[in-house]
Amino acid sequence: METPMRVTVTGAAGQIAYCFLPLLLRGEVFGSRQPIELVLLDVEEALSTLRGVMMELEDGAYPLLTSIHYTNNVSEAFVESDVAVLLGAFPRKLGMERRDLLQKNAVIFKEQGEAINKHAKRSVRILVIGNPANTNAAVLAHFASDIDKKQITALSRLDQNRATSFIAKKLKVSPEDVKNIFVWGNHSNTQYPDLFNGVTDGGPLPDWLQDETFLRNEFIPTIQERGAAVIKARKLSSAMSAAKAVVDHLRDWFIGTQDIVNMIVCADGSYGIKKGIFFSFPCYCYGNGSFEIVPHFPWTPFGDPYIEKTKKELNAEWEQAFAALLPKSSL
Ligand SMILES: NC(=O)c1ccc[n+]([C@@H]2O[C@H](COP(=O)([O-])OP(=O)(O)OC[C@H]3O[C@@H](n4cnc5c(N)ncnc54)[C@H](O)[C@@H]3O)[C@@H](O)[C@H]2O)c1
Ligand SMILES: O=C(O)CC[C@H](O)C(=O)O
Repeated sequence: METPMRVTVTGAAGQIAYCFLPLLLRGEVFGSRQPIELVLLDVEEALSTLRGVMMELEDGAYPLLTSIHYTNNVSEAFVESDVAVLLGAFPRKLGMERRDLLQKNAVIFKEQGEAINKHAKRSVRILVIGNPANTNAAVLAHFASDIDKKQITALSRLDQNRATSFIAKKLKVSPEDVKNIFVWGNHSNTQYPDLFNGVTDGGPLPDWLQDETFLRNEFIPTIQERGAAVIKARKLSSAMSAAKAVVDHLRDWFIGTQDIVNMIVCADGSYGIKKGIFFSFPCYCYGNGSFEIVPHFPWTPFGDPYIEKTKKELNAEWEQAFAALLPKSSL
């Protein structure tokens, strides 16, 4: 057996955590030989639920679980973390403006960024899931200033999985036979699901899938609005599919993959996206928590207005989130 890996999960009393933790402890992320020291963080009001989650994890008798600790203390939660899975976020409440949501969460991710900076291992790898995920990751990256930005990612794999599955269903093939469908930009309804680089059976997708009416009226809005459609149907936001996407993201980032996968990462200036903005890009994952933005997928003129819109939204989110945190002169 390997040395245990210390994994901190925030929002651990919530519904994604409830789906994700059993998958993690079954070895689906880091493999069946990787023991795990689990640290669960949630807010004070959720501590009783968290204790229940801990009891259930103990009762699962998972051989990979070497220890488990739960807390509502942010500093304590990140001590010596190897991996931080950040699910906890302030939910949007009735009557709340998006700006309020951004600013509430900015405060949470500032605090967590500072705690990670102070207490986590220097090699820590961080995955932000809590919404608004891109901007939360940007805030965290700013305040975890000693941690390399390439160690911080956010989740857009759910969007890629949704888009891939949608096309596979149209083609009546397995999702594993459809590659290179990407979702660019924000994890919001301005995201740009793009199938122009898609392949199946080693060749391009059939022309009928590239028909503009189909793209504008069916493919793009279905993927952009899928999260809202799940909420409408379930009266709760997606959790099972989100947990599966968290597993896919972390496994590919740590173990590596031949596929090109979507991750929200800090823009390095490529594709004309402003440095520092967290944007969903297609990435190569080489294993051990290393990745590279794939540089060579041209956007078609069809995609340009979509990219502009999601870029604009992310720039505005960045300004709104940081307005509450930084002096005006540094924005
Ligand atoms: N990026 C994606 O693809 C994606 C997909 C689905 C859901 N999400 C987001 O993931 C987040 C979690 O979803 P969920 O369904 O598990 O939500 P949930 O409401 O069931 O659980 C969230 C948990 O976070 C906790 N929390 C709130 N503030 C916290 C803080 N400051 N520190 C620690 N914990 C805190 C809450 O108490 C709650 O237990 C939400 O923000 C949701 O919108 C993102
Ligand atoms: O709040 C939403 O509209 C989306 C929730 C979640 O991020 C998802 O993609 O399922």
